[in-house]
Amino acid sequence: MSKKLPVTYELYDKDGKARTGKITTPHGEIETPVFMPVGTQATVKGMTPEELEEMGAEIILGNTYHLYLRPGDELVAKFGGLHKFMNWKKPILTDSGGFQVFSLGDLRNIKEEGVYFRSHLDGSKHFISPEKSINIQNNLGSDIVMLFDECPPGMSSKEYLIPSIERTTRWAKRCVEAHKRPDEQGLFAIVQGGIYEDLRDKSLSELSEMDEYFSGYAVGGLAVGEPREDMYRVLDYIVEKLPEDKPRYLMGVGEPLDMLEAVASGIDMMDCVQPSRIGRHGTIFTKYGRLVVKNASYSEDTRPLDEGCDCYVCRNYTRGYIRHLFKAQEILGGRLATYHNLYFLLKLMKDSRTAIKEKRFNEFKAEFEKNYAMGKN
Ligand SMILES: CNc1nc2c(CCNCc3ccccc3)c3nc(N)[nH]c(=O)c3cc2[nH]1
Ligand SMILES: [Zn+2]
Repeated sequence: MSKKLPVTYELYDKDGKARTGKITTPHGEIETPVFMPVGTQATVKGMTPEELEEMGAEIILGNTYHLYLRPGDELVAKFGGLHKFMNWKKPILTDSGGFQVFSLGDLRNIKEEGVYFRSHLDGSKHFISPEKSINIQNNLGSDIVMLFDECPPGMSSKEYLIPSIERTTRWAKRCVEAHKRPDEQGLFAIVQGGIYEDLRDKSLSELSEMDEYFSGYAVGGLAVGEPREDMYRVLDYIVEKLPEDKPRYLMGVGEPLDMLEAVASGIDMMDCVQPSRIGRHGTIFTKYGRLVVKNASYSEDTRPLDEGCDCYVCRNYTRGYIRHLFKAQEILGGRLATYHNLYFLLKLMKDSRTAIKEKRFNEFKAEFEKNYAMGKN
């Protein structure tokens, strides 16, 4: 009899491969498909938990690598875990830190036992292993814990990928062994394999040996420099092979068009730093494509950022005012842009759920792509 997992999935409707459903976690339920705002250092930059709830965010991401380095996972545990520390009462997913070590830290080297690296903060030497990553995530108390994996660069060769996949599978076994709170924190596997279907099969079949321990499956190793069409091809191949009764998470994808492709292939969860990162620099998602609000052409523009948006920002402020805030380097500028960008992606997922329920997702996706490509702002 397999143990009851702390994170479960219920399928609602299907429209082709696209699907809607509900994820149940110890900190509440999540309607899918869902976009997950990223909160790297125990905050979704510039947003309060109340604003995140108001805009419709259901789950946010935390980061093992960053929180281990600062303020320290043991310290966060002393505050009762990440939920209490940052006053976020809904679900939290934490990434395992491997990806951030490769992309942020000054990578020393990857060994069987784990990864030696230098902190991007002060250059101090550190070591993170599967056991260490799980231990940190147990201290943070997230609802969803990611396996410690290696995410190879997008165009890695098969010669590099095959041993990497096999090590990541050995690391997965060590993560399962090290997990101290399997009935409170759900473990998600991460499928690797680059842009090769046969290697995706290899990774999935090795991880499936441990299926009873996994509450969900992530597709890793994408959105790391490979051509867009390769990402779509691999997604369309592997997603439908993941268990139908568990959540499917595509890591690191948050461009509107890519999100709709992912939903079309059967993905339930996505995350991306982009909306807040580009928002803080004045790039705005709109129905008709991206808009750079600092451009002089918007100085007397009395329209909202996005005429098709009903968010708090678009109901109360104009392009001209937000442009002024950026030009004056006022903090409120980045905050309003971030709020709108996050809302835009959350609403895109909400509208996708409705379209799938009404069996018109393909038409919805085509309509969005047509408008987004117009670039008229
Ligand atoms: C942008 N493209 C991309 N991102 C990827 C990530 C990180 C996902 N974002 C997590 C995060 C959490 C908190 C704060 C910031 C980020 C991956 N993570 C893991 N563990 N494995 C991957 O293969 C992998 C592949 C990715 N591709
Ligand atoms: Zn808006």
